Amino acid sequence: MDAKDMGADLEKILVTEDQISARLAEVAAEIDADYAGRDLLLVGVLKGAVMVMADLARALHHPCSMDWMAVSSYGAGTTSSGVVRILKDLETDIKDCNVLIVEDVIDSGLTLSWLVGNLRSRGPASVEICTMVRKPLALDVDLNVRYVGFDLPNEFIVGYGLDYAEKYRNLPFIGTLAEHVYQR
Ligand SMILES: O=P(O)(O)OC[C@H]1O[C@H](OP(=O)(O)OP(=O)(O)O)[C@H](O)[C@@H]1O
Ligand SMILES: Nc1nc2[nH]cnc2c(=O)[nH]1
Repeated sequence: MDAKDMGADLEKILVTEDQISARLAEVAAEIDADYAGRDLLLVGVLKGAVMVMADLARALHHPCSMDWMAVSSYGAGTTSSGVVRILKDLETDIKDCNVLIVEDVIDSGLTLSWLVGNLRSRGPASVEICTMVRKPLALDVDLNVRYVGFDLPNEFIVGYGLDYAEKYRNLPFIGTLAEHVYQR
């Protein structure tokens, strides 16, 4: 799916496919260096992190394991409820593991604040966060995000894993939707 397939739904592209892959290569190089000589478990947060997890894992030279969690903090709309539920838990016992949470977006920061606390309570050696996008509100919460792809303005974004009403996840870029899409 690309911009022309979206017809009138797209308002603008904020991050292109080329920008995403160039930035992921930089982030992967940092992770390779930081975790040299240590085990690494990537924990992708479903569903939005599928794209970044797949591309990041392939850009890494460091051997790593992968596992997935699904949590729910958003309803059908575009704002975080702050109440987080585990929909799918890890299959891995993370005691003494170096865990790197991989996310598509940190917006209010509520989901990740909760998730970091939850994973820390399981006795890992370390827990760090890698997100493709961080929004300004996340800077107000007490969340140390070690790897950030892009700091973007406070707009609702879609593409590269990010959905609106389960659509647009398969766009290879990150963009915003035209106003009329929200009024359907
Ligand atoms: O910083 P916050 O305001 O808490 O928002 C971030 C969360 O929202 C998105 O997930 P979403 O609930 O949309 O689920 P999805 O990944 O399945 O689309 C994203 O993947 C984070 O988990
Ligand atoms: N699709 C999408 N999901 C989000 N979850 C938190 N912020 C966002 C956003 O901007 N877009």
